[in-house]
Amino acid sequence: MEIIISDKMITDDEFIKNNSVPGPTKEEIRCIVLCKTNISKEDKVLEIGCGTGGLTCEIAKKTKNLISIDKNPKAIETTKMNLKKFNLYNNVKLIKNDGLSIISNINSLNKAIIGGSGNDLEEIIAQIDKKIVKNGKIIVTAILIDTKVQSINQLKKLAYETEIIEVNISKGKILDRGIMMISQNPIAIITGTKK
Ligand SMILES: C[S@@+](CC[C@H](N)C(=O)[O-])C[C@H]1O[C@@H](n2cnc3c(N)ncnc32)[C@H](O)[C@@H]1O
Repeated sequence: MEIIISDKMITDDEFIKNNSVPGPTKEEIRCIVLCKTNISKEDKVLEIGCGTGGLTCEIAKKTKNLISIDKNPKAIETTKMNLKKFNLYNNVKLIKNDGLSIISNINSLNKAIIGGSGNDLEEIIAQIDKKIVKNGKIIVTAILIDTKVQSINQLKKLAYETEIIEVNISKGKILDRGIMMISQNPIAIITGTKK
């Protein structure tokens, strides 16, 4: 059966998951990341830390020039399965490696999304900066306070125009006697635009 690529967000439940890989970035957060990243079909995009492929699949609907990396082989396997499920596999170059070791092989980039970086965040941002074109963007999704602070400081140091938002989503669970709002983990989205 042919799957038609549409602008409709993929729901969290639709992704194939693996217990050894963090789950997909939640639907509403993916939506905001896409909005902030503003990807066009000509954009060359790098994603570091593809995990389950939640963001990878959404970005792959917008551009065929996407390189997605993860150091966890299970993450690459899971992302590959999801890309195939949604008929997007041909739009992505998937690489199993540490983010930092890949950046020097890339020519130029319009957008980079960092969803995982371990202890290398500052260096990853510094290396990506060498490849990003003027008005290009570096987006970091962060749960740890430390990641938020490090991203902002590094982007400021590199003279990027920088924005941080924090999103707290609660989803309603419909019960027989009413609706219970269940909160998800807050997540920050840091956007740096190269001047
Ligand atoms: C929270 S998950 C990302 C989820 C993803 N955005 C999604 O929607 O499925 C973070 C991922 O970053 C990867 N990661 C962490 N540090 C990394 C690094 N230095 N290089 C490559 N991948 C890394 C982890 O293995 C993990 O799979």
